[in-house]
Amino acid sequence: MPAATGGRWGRFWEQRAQQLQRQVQAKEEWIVDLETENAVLHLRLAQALKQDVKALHASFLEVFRNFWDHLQTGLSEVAEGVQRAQLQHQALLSWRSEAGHLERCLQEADSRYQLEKQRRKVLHNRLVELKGNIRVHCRIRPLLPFDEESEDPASQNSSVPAEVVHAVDDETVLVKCDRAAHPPINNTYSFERVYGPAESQQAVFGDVCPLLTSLSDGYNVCIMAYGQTGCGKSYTMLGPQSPGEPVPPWEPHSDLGVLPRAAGELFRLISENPSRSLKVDVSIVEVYNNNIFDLLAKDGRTAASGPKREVLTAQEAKQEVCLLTREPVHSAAEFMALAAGSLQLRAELATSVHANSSRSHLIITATLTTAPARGSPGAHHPPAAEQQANGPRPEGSRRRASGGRAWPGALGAQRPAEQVHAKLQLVDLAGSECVGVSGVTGSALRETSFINRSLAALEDVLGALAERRGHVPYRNSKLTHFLQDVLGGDAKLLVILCVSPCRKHVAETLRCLGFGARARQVQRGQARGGSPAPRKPR
Ligand SMILES: Nc1ncnc2c1ncn2[C@@H]1O[C@H](COP(=O)(O)OP(=O)(O)OP(=O)(O)O)[C@@H](O)[C@H]1O
Repeated sequence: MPAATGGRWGRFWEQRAQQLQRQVQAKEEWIVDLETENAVLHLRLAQALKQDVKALHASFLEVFRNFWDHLQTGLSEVAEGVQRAQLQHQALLSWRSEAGHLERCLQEADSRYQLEKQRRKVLHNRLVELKGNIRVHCRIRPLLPFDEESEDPASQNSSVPAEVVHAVDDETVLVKCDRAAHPPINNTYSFERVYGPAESQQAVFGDVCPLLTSLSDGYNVCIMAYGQTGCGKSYTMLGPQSPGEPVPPWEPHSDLGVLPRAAGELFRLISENPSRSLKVDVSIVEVYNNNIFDLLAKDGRTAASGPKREVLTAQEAKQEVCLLTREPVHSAAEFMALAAGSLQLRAELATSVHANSSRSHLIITATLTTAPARGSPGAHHPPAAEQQANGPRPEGSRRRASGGRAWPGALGAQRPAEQVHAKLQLVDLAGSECVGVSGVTGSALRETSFINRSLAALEDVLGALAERRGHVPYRNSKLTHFLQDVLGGDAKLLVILCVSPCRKHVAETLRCLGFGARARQVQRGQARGGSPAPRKPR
């Protein structure tokens, strides 16, 4: 409103309006400033945000790139791995098929090898038979607790192997041993068959059994266990025997020795051929201190020994122990009962090598005869008085518990002469013994001396036979004299060498293997048997 018209109030309101206008103007200017400032701030904020996003984006890109690179590397590694695995799988498949092929080739080669070996064995056996060679098998017994107990402290060094005798294969034995102050031993020996420590009684008998078949064809057969004391001869021939056990355990079990198995086989063979009506008589003797004792004639109720027997010269310079008790048996069980009774009477002694050392050579003979001709003359058996005149056996050994059976009708009985078809002899020799090791004294030392001398005589006989000397010293010992028919005659003879694997016994083992090697050189001409011509009564 114009001031002229308003007076004082007009001027007031005019001034007031101007004042307010100025204020409004100032506020508007502030607003403009603030808007400008805000715009600047917006701009700055936008710039700052833009920079952050850029940095974020850049770092994200960086991380992503790294991840991508790793992913690519990983993927290519996986691809390579898969490729390698595929190649390996293919190689594996081809190796597998190659291995299968080689396995089949090996099986074929092995069966060809076994076949050739079998053929070779048959041919070798034929050759052995033609030449009359002695068959020699070797059995290495396992290391047993008493070997360690008796091991001398000097050699108880754990770095020195305790076993020094090894079966390289089923025909070769290796003795390998280093001894202080002695040249090292590295000897191999070949035999018809070698059994390692893990081989069973069944395996041993598996090779004996074919020989027994020859009995049906009229061949005489002898199986003899040879070796040092405690090396497993009685185990092999008779089976395991517990000390103090009154009767050896003949009941069927996997550890049965050659004797019970052979008895079973003998009667099986006889039953297979009933038309021949073969009968079996058994005699059992021990050669103790160079005397022959008839174990079937012994009075079981006393500790006295059985009657002594002599080896007599019969016609054709054949040697035969006459006057032996021959007990007829009709089954393997009867045979074993007879053997069990006699075995209780065999001399034995505890030595520091072996708790049940046999002190005598045991010879069990089963004679197969055909039915006696009617009206044939009786065979001579010793009268009881003659047996008693021989007197008791020398002192020295502890006898196994008495209780052996007296066999009714065994002595002095008149038996009709029969025709001998074949003879089976099972010989469990006493063990050679190194006196220093076995620690025996007194009468036991005398026994040892007799045992060692008789085994030396056996070695001399085989040496003479191998060299075909004119004179064979059978008579140097009752053992060789008794076995003359078997050693130099027409029997099929199998010697089973029994050896300990221990380094402590290596000297005896070498002696035993040397004996076997010499025995193999003996050629006695073809064994007789299977002949339609009847044999002369023995
Ligand atoms: N192959 C084997 N497996 C297990 N034990 C065995 C074996 N050979 C022998 N033995 C054990 O070794 C010990 C001695 O064996 P064994 O009685 O047969 O000897 P030995 O040669 O007959 O001795 P000795 O000539 O002194 O009578 C026995 O306890 C026997 O059971």
